[in-house]
Amino acid sequence: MKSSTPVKIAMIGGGSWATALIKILSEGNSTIRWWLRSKADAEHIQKFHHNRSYLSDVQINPRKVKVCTKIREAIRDADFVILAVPAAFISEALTGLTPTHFAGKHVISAIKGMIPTSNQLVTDWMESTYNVPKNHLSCIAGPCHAEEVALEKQSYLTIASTGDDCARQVSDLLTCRFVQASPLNDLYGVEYSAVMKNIIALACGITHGLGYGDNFQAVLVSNAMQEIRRFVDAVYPMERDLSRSAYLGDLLVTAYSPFSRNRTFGTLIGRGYTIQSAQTEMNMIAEGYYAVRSIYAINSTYQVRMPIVDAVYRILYEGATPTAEMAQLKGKLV
Ligand SMILES: NC(=O)C1=CN([C@@H]2O[C@H](COP(=O)(O)OP(=O)(O)OC[C@H]3O[C@@H](n4cnc5c(N)ncnc54)[C@H](OP(=O)(O)O)[C@@H]3O)[C@@H](O)[C@H]2O)C=CC1
Ligand SMILES: O=C(CO)COP(=O)(O)O
Repeated sequence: MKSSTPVKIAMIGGGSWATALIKILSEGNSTIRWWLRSKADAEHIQKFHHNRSYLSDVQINPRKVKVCTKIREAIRDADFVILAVPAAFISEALTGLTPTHFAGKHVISAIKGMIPTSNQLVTDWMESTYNVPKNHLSCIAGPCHAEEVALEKQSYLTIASTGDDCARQVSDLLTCRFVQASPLNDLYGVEYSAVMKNIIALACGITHGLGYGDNFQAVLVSNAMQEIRRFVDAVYPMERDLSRSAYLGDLLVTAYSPFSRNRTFGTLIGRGYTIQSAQTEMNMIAEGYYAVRSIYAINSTYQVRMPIVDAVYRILYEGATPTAEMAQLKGKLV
């Protein structure tokens, strides 16, 4: 049974996913301090009760949600801190905070990216930088686009942690009329898989932009699943069922959905946009762009065979042409 005392939550981030999570949490018995870096966006939300920059149709309930631009103020009284800033910018967002500020709090990563300066998963980085203990860390995963949450389309989330208690509490917070959240005890496997699927979605976008069809993409995604399996099994071996929605489901939605930032970014690259022009064209962040560099670097230790990740890396960081890389990749898929 859910508690009648409101749970105090700090939401860190002002993008689409933070906005969608605010909508989900506002369905339940939570009070939320919402931190945004943009003062103008925060003021707009306070005045007009919607985020003008992302998912602007979502109504923000002012009785449950208070916005602020001071990070200390946002997390001060929170029981749960949800991180929803792209991984490349989370360190900047938390500037001024120390381990003391996180003492006793649960930290939930809603981020599907890697810390680029240390090639760490976000929960690993929170543990090593802010001393958040493992049993207070979890991540939000699963096939779930913010845009569909805004439309209240039935969605599913998986809350992964190393211990059952933490994941169960967070699942309760995020289950509502149109979202069902379930716990899972594979924090690192789920986090790595969520990062990898963004890179694969980039590859799908690139091939789509080049004119490859659905037949090719189906083979690409099937091979990608094997690539993800080899990598997570090498980096964090444990018994896991990769056909669950936290892994396969998230790969499928990101690889195929027109809402996907990563697929969209890849499509622009496949069509011949430069990286800079593709980034300018999109108002949103494709995590796979940053993550592929980290995964490529980590794999220099593990030496797992990952032809799709390697191809995306060479296109984005070594100036290889999409046409030549995908022509080579063709021969490596089965
Ligand atoms: N969108 C989705 O459906 C889902 C997203 N996620 C994950 O959520 C995380 C957040 O992504 P999402 O909400 O989609 O992001 P969006 O692409 O919607 O928005 C970008 C966010 O990044 C911020 N940002 C951009 N540049 C900088 C910068 N230089 N420094 C600091 N902040 C910056 C923006 O702030 P500003 O507006 O001030 O520029 C904005 O908050 C990602 O890890 C993503 O993988 C996970 C599941 C679903
Ligand atoms: O993780 C997501 C859906 O589950 C969002 O993926 P994109 O960032 O590619 O839109």
